[in-house]
Amino acid sequence: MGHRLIAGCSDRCAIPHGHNEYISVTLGAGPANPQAARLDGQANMLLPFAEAKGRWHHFIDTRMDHAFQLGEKDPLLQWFAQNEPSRLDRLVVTPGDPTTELLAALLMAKLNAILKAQGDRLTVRALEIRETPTNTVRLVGSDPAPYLPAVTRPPEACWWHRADDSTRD
Ligand SMILES: Nc1nc2c(c(=O)[nH]1)N=C([C@H](O)[C@H](O)COP(=O)(O)OP(=O)(O)OP(=O)(O)O)CN2
Repeated sequence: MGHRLIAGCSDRCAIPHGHNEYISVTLGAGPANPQAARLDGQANMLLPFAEAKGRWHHFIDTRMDHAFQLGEKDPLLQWFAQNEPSRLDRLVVTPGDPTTELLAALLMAKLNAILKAQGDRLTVRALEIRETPTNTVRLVGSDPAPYLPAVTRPPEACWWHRADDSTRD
C-alpha cells in the first residue's frame, strides 16, 4: 500500500511512501446465536474456512492491496479527481491521516459490517496491522468505536460501516 501523513507527523511521513502491511484477524463464534457454536458432531465446522475467509480476502486483495491511502482533506484527492478519475477506486479515503491506528479501527468496523451481512456466524476478536517490522497496531475485541474519529455524517455514509467493497464515500 501507499500513504502519506500530512497532519503533523514529519516531513518524511508527508512524502507518499509505501509499506508491505500484513493484516491479521482473529475470529470467534458469532453473536447471533451463541448456541450455534456447539459443533454438530457431523461436519463440525462453525463455517467452512473458505467461506469465512473468502469475502474478507476478496475485499483485502481487490481494494486494500496496492491502494493509496489518503486523508479526506489531502489535496492529492482533488488531483486524482481531476487528472486520473479512473483511479479513484484505488484510493482509501480516511477521516484524518491514514495511520496504522486508524486503519486498524476502520478495518475492524468494515469486517464487523461484512460478518453481520454474512449472518453474524462469526465475530471479530482482534485485528492487527503490521506496518513495518517495528510498527504493529493490535485492537483487541470487536468494537472499534472508542478509537474511530468523530464524523458528522451518518454511519451508512461512512464506507467503513458498509458491507460493500467501498473504500471512500
Ligand atoms: N503512531 C504512529 N506513528 C507513525 C505512523 C503510524 O501509523 N502511527 N506511521 C508512520 C509512517 O508510516 C512511517 O513511514 C513509519 O514509521 P517509522 O517507524 O519511521 O518507519 P521506519 O520503517 O523508518 O522504522 P525504523 O524502525 O525506524 O526503521 C510514522 N509514525
